[in-house]
Amino acid sequence: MRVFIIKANEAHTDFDFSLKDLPGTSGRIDLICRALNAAFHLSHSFRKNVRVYVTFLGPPDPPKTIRFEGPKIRPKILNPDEISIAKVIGKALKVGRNIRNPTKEVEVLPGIFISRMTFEDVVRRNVKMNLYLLEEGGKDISNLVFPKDNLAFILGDHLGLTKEDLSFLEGIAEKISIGPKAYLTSHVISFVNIYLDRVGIP
Ligand SMILES: C[S@@+](CC[C@H](N)C(=O)[O-])C[C@H]1O[C@@H](n2cnc3c(N)ncnc32)[C@H](O)[C@@H]1O
Repeated sequence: MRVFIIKANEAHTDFDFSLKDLPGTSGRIDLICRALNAAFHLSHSFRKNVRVYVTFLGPPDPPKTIRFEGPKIRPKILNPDEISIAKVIGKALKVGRNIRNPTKEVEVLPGIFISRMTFEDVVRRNVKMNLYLLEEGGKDISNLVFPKDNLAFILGDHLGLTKEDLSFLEGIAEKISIGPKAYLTSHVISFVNIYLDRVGIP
């Protein structure tokens, strides 16, 4: 299984945004939609071996985490376009309004779960995976020998990760880099997916 863990620093935690202006009204949920597209979509097919966690930390009611479980998602529900992905996120956030227990996860649609997990909760839940922190300046991905399974990659959004996040992840996740520049979250996910395909990791 390939896992992507994304921290969305400002992404709204309720469906209070406009689908007509995602970048301007949602705390950059447009970026999250593109990241999900990159994580799951192939030309005319869907990556069933991928799981994505996105932790939403914007207003009005943080935190919320949505887990997208590739093996269970019906590809028709998670279309490649941003607006239909944003609608799925909105639906999940609406269900999340009623969750009080921080450890409870509710299945909104097949393979799509919402909870009140924090970013740290998500990382702790994945400590048994081989955890990698995608960061500019990390070890070059092409110099790594990846294990054959259970890979989890942590990424930031347009704001990146904070100093506190980085110190929390020290010793938990190996810092790796895909290249010498700061790339978009969705591009980094595409690169990692294609790189793992090329080196034969399922
Ligand atoms: C747009 S970048 C964040 C830029 C942000 N202003 C910063 O300085 O961290 C989004 C995310 O993509 C990942 N990323 C960007 N460039 C990368 C690189 N060269 N190697 C690995 N990951 C990268 C990181 O996880 C980063 O948090």
